[in-house]
Amino acid sequence: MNFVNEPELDLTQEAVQKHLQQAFAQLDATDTPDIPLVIGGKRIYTDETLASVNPAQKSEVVGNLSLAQPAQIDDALAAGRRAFQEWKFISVADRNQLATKLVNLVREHRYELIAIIVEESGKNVGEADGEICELIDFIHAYMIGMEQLKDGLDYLVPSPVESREARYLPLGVGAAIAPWNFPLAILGGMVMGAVLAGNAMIMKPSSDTAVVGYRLFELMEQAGFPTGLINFITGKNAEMGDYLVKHPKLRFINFTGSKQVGLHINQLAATPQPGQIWIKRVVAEMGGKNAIIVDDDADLDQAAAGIISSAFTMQGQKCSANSRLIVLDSVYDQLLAKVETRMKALNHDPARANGDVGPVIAKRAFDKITSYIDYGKDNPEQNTLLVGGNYDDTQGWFIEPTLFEVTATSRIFNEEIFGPVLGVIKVSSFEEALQLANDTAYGLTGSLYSKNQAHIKTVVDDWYVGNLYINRKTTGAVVYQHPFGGFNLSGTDGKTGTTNYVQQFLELQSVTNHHG
Ligand SMILES: NC(=O)c1ccc[n+]([C@@H]2O[C@H](COP(=O)([O-])OP(=O)(O)OC[C@H]3O[C@@H](n4cnc5c(N)ncnc54)[C@H](O)[C@@H]3O)[C@@H](O)[C@H]2O)c1
Ligand SMILES: N[C@@H](CCC=O)C(=O)O
Repeated sequence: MNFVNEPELDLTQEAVQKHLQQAFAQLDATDTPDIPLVIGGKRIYTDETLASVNPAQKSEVVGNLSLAQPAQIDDALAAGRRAFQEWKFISVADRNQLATKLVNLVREHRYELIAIIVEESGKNVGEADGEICELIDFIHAYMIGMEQLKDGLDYLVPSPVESREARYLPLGVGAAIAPWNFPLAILGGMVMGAVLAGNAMIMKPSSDTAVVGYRLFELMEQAGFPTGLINFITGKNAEMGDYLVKHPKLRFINFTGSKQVGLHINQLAATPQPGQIWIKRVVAEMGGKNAIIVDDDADLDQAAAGIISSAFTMQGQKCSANSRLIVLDSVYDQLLAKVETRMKALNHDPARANGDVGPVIAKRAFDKITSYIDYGKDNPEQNTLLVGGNYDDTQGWFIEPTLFEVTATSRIFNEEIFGPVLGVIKVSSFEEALQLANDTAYGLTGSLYSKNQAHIKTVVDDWYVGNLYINRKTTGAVVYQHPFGGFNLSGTDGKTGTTNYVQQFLELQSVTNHHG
């Protein structure tokens, strides 16, 4: 199979706009759905529910989610185990055939999925469409990955007296615990990477975006993945999440989310529970505190455009977002003038009109992000407000794109805020810039704007991040172009969209048959 990136929609086309309008109108006309748990193919609606709301219009409920209890986690793992006993023997070709059906269903339901993503996550139409492409690309990449891995190792030394084989086996039943910010692509990629490798999965979306997660689950069912192979679960983190993570029958966890939750899960998973006969494998892709360095010979217009896109697209709610800007003093004023002009030009159209500035995901995020803005305003010795700083949660959770000039000790410069707040710092040498960029426990993305070949070589050699970019924004990795994943406390570097990614959900068995 050859890999080709899924093309994005041309949003300027009248026909595309019409399809989008129809999809939004249809969504508006639909009753608020009750979202069940799906365990072994059985739909379970719980009495107690949790509302998923539209962050741009917080009074609007997008769906009511069911809340799993421990007994239902037990059942989901048992259903997964049963399905796994058969699925592990299904050929890669047959698994990939179902994946192809899923890809076609995602294409068929593209506009509907975009509308739900926009409504539930607050991202704009272009970003939502990007998720459709990324999900399809992930699925194709993992299909290819399994084609490459299915015959095992091909470099064992042959022997006249033994036949030797080293082959990949799936692990068992895993859980995909996904973040809200790529509710289709990341959730779907996390589930499909493991399922195509031959595992069964508990599919746990974020409660903020479980309606689109459920729609994707329905498409997986429709594609024909066997009953019980993928079980759909929503619930409260503390009650249900910890129980799931600690469960002795859970073989592995595929987590994407914050550092705090990822480390908590890693810690819980590390202790074997009574009846557990394996070391739980944890794949954890976590947060970032990503820097852009602007050198003294950089193309400043190119840099300003890249900074705005990296820091403020999706309200800065990408793990890859630029939140630390490090600028050489000789171009500092000039660059800042360009950044400020572009920030002020960002339009606040409602999300449906594909505007630049939308809401942040939830009250929890609004409170956290605005607490950093307040901290910045209240601590002038470390922070000077340059642009923005206003916020309003009357209708939805809206925060103005905000720029602070900061010192290296400012919390704005050091902690993941995960919102539209950028800290900028002036430095007097390139060496100081790189030293500051590396001075973090994270290691996800980084970007240098420069024409200086020696400086470019230095960052390639010495900037310790999973995704290093030169003269390009820090966000928007594309499958098969920019394998994505972080170093240090940004994660276990399970580069998404690669064969390496799939391999994390496999173990290698050596089989030797001595016939001499
Ligand atoms: N590195 C990456 O590829 C990547 C991609 C997207 C997002 N992120 C990071 O994710 C974060 C934003 O997403 P978020 O707010 O959804 O993250 P989060 O950590 O709050 O939640 C992630 C998932 O973990 C679940 N969870 C929370 N507590 C749990 C527990 N005790 N047990 C089991 N599950 C639990 C949540 O319900 C959710 O499904 C940011 O830090 C961002 O940088 C990283
Ligand atoms: N892979 C995405 C980020 C995913 C996390 O939020 C990017 O490259 O911007």
